[in-house]
Amino acid sequence: MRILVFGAGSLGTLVGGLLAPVHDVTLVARDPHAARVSSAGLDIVGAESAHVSPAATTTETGHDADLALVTVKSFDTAAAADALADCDVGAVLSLQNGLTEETLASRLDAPVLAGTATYGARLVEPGRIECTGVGRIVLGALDGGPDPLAERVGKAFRDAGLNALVATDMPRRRWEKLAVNAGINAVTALSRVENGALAGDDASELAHRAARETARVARLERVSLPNRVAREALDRVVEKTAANRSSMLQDVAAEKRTEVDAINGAVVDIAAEHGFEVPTNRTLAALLRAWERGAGLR
Ligand SMILES: NC(=O)c1ccc[n+]([C@@H]2O[C@H](COP(=O)([O-])OP(=O)(O)OC[C@H]3O[C@@H](n4cnc5c(N)ncnc54)[C@H](O)[C@@H]3O)[C@@H](O)[C@H]2O)c1
Ligand SMILES: CC(C)(CO)[C@@H](O)C(=O)[O-]
Repeated sequence: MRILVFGAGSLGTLVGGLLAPVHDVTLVARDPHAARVSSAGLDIVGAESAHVSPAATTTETGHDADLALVTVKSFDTAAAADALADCDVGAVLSLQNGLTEETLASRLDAPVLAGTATYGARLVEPGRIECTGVGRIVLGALDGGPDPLAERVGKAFRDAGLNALVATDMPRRRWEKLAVNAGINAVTALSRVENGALAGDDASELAHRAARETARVARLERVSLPNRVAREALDRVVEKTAANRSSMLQDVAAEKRTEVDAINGAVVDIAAEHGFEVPTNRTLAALLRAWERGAGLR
């Protein structure tokens, strides 16, 4: 399969690198990373290890591919979609956090698949990617149901040894993940604590409230996600990732823009379309955006 990875930073470089031995992979990245991969190949270290040689370029438009993986941060999704609109791609799959698929689908003719990724990746230096945890990629039709295209992509991933599952209930999975991220990411980023600190105190109640509000908005969107299921999903992730610093806490610590708009901000926006108020998500989003503005990031 010809696979274009649009936005090869941490996650995109890892997934593209793991696919490269079996597929024709092109990383769309920024220099010096793109130049280093082009000239000397890519070292994958950590929980996976390999030396691979995908193509790498800073050119964003004019590519032909069977599949485009979108792995830019959520706030770069619209720009990525505009560049992909000038490529000839058979399908698009987002592996991003937050609700980004709608942005892609509204700007692209190619079919857009939904995906989630729990692999951990860290760009150590140009041309060197660390796999910090072997997770799983789950993908499927954006609106749910069986999808032959998703099956082909899932098989292509598994052929390269990736842990990939094709699911027919992506709407529920996306909203459950959104509920987990709305609770854990925002609260840990604002209080500067590891995920495990959310077990059983005031902060955990705040995270639960954000997750329950998200589940309520999911139901307004006709996605079946009971409050209890969202809260239990959040508790499970807190327990399993107790020692982790969430991606949003890492962004705040590094003074980088966060993905709040596609997480808590998306919950607020979609709730408003239904005339519904989500005060906890609204407060969390306002605080994070205020921090970003203060840090000159938006
Ligand atoms: N890193 C992880 O372990 C991980 C795990 C699961 C999900 N995610 C999600 O995956 C997404 C990407 O995360 P990440 O950690 O890889 O972020 P990242 O910042 O490391 O990578 C994004 C890359 O996209 C590049 N980019 C943006 N616009 C571009 C353009 N027009 N042309 C070329 N390159 C462009 C940036 O330069 C950057 O290198 C996020 O939504 C994140 O939440 C990450
Ligand atoms: C699951 C998660 C909250 C674990 O830290 C992760 O999605 C993150 O950090 O964004």
